[in-house]
This record gives sequence, C-alpha cells and structure tokens, in this order.
Amino acid sequence: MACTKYLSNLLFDLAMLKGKRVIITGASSGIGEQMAYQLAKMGSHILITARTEEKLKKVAEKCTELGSASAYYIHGSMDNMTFAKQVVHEAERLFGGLDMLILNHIGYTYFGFFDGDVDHIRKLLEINFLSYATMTVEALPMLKASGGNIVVVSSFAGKVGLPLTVPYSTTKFALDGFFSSLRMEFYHQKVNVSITLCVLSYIDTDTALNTVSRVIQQPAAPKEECAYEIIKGGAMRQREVYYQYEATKIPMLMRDWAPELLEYLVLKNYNVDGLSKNKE
Ligand SMILES: NC(=O)C1=CN([C@@H]2O[C@H](COP(=O)(O)OP(=O)(O)OC[C@H]3O[C@@H](n4cnc5c(N)ncnc54)[C@H](OP(=O)(O)O)[C@@H]3O)[C@@H](O)[C@H]2O)C=CC1
Ligand SMILES: C[C@H](CCC(=O)NCCS(=O)(=O)O)[C@H]1CC[C@H]2[C@@H]3C(=O)C[C@@H]4C[C@H](O)CC[C@]4(C)[C@H]3CC[C@]12C
Repeated sequence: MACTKYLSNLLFDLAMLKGKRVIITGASSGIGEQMAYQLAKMGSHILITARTEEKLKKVAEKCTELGSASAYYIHGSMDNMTFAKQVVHEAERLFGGLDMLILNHIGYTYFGFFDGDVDHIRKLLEINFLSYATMTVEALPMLKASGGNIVVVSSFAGKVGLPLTVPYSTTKFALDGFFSSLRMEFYHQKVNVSITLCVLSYIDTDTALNTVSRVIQQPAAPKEECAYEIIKGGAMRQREVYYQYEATKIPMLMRDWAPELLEYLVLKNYNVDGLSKNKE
C-alpha cells in the first residue's frame, strides 16, 4: 500500500489541475470546502454549489485569495433536478466547458436505528443519488469533449452494510451500482471520461463529528488530507480511491471472504448507548 501511495504521489503533479474547469457540489463546508481550497491553490477554475449562499460566498472569496483561476458559486437544493441541471449549464456559460465534475453533496439524514420511514429514503435518494445521475448526464457532452473526470464521493457505508445509516447507505450503494456500471459501458464505447468512486472512512468534518462522536469511538481522519487524496485520485483517473486505506480497503477484502468476522469488527465500533434522537 505504502508503495502504491508513494508511486501515485510521484506521478501526481499539482500542475495537472492548473486551468482546469471544475464543479464541486456540497462545497460550503466539510470535505467539499477543503477540495475547493486545494483546487484553488492548484490554480483551477471553480464553480461551487450548496444551499447556503453566505457560506458559498465566503468559500469562493477564500478560493480567489488562494489563487484560483476563477471562483463562482450558485446556491440551491439538489432535491430539485432542474437546479442540478442548472449548475452544469452555469459551468458551460462561465467556462465554456468542463474538465472535472466532483459530486460530493449529501442531504440530511438521521444517525439511528431505521424508523421505517420509506419516504425519507425516497427523498434522500433524490439528493444523494438522482441528482448525481442527472448532473452526470447533463455534463457528459462537455466531459467527453475534454476527456475529463467524474469524481463520486461515497463511503465505506456504500460498500459494506453498517448499522444506524440505513437510508444513507442505501443511497451510497446506489451510487456504486450506477457509476461502476457506467464505467464499464464507457470502456465498451471508448468514452474517454474517467469515473472515480471514493470510498471514505470516518472523516473529521463538523457534521460527522457532531453526528457520531458519542457512538463511534475510533478517531476521524483529517478532512484536508482526504480532500487531497480525492482530487489526486480523480486527476490520476483512478477507478476507486480508498481513504483512509487501512480503514476501508482492508475491511473490504474481508467483506466477501470473512463477512461474519467483518460484521463482528464493525459492531464492536458502535456504542449504541450513546445514541440520541437526532432525526430532524
Ligand atoms: N465525514 C465523514 O465521516 C464521511 C463523509 N463521506 C462523504 O463525504 C461527502 C461530504 O461529507 P461531509 O463533508 O462530511 O459533509 P458536510 O455536511 O460537511 O457537507 C455537506 C454539503 O452538502 C450540502 N448540502 C446539504 N444538503 C444539501 C441539499 N439538499 N442540496 C445541495 N447541497 C446540500 C451542504 O451545504 P448546505 O447545507 O449549505 O446545503 C454541504 O456543503 C459526502 O458525500 C459524504 O457521504 C463519506 C464517508 C465519511
Ligand atoms: C465509523 C464508520 C466506519 C467504522 C467501521 O466499521 N470500520 C471498518 C471496520 S474495522 O476497521 O473495524 O474492520 C464510518 C464509515 C462511514 C461513516 C459515515 C459516513 O459515511 C458519513 C455519514 C454522513 C454524515 O456526515 C454523518 C456521519 C456519517 C453517518 C458517517 C459516520 C461514521 C461512518 C459510519
């Protein structure tokens, strides 16, 4: 693993992102915000989106200070597919094309035992999954023209069934189905657009820490490094990124060969006595 990381660090050149035209969704906070800063430092053109305009404005201003070639924002909710398309059209209007589409936003969900609310799953699927598919379809002509990259931010919870995240896990598994199948079709059809699915472990964003720290005792990985690894994986056209590697790839190897052992190890991480009723 150390060897693979060393090699990819050697081959990855920050200049690869200079002047590239990038959309980042869910960039008003957390990992998305950090990706915006990293891309700004690399000299990319950036269009960020989320619902909260004031936060986006601040992030875009900081991107300009950090050296982005340009930084724009557009606010709206990804439960609205018209808005999802509008973001892509805005990139076309502003940049005249697109090199990288980073799909990262997620809608609010509860962290707790599944409460039987199927309507919540449907709403979350719209935000966490259908908007990703919609933006991809809309951006594909521009990405084909540039030979660009689609980067999909997923989770360990999108590869392995975990407790307390039933609706969320459902949406993340859907991403794997859609994008891994689409990647295979791209190979067949010789479409020169890479798809990078990012499988993340516990990351120290405010949302994650506030939601799970009373239940999950294991330490969270740094969002800055996570953001860097995602961008690097996308630029290097890797099919998947595992971050942190030890907390995701190793358990993944267990998933099919020793599922009961993995279930045992996963359950040990959870202190369900720390659960609060945190559904909106
Ligand atoms: N942090 C972690 O431990 C892990 C995170 N991940 C993944 O990483 C990604 C980022 O997570 P993280 O940084 O922690 O999350 P944050 O909560 O920090 O960021 C979520 C972003 O999505 C935006 N957002 C929320 N609701 C909507 C909506 N309805 N429409 C459009 N945008 C919305 C938020 O902005 P606003 O509220 O202004 O709309 C914000 O910018 C996600 O895909 C997540 O699944 C994966 C594994 C672990
Ligand atoms: C803590 C989870 C992973 C723990 C685990 O079981 N690891 C492997 C087993 S072993 O190493 O012992 O073999 C975290 C993995 C994904 C996280 C969740 C996530 O994907 C983001 C969510 C969205 C929101 O921001 C709130 C937090 C999350 C529910 C987050 C919580 C922690 C994980 C479940």
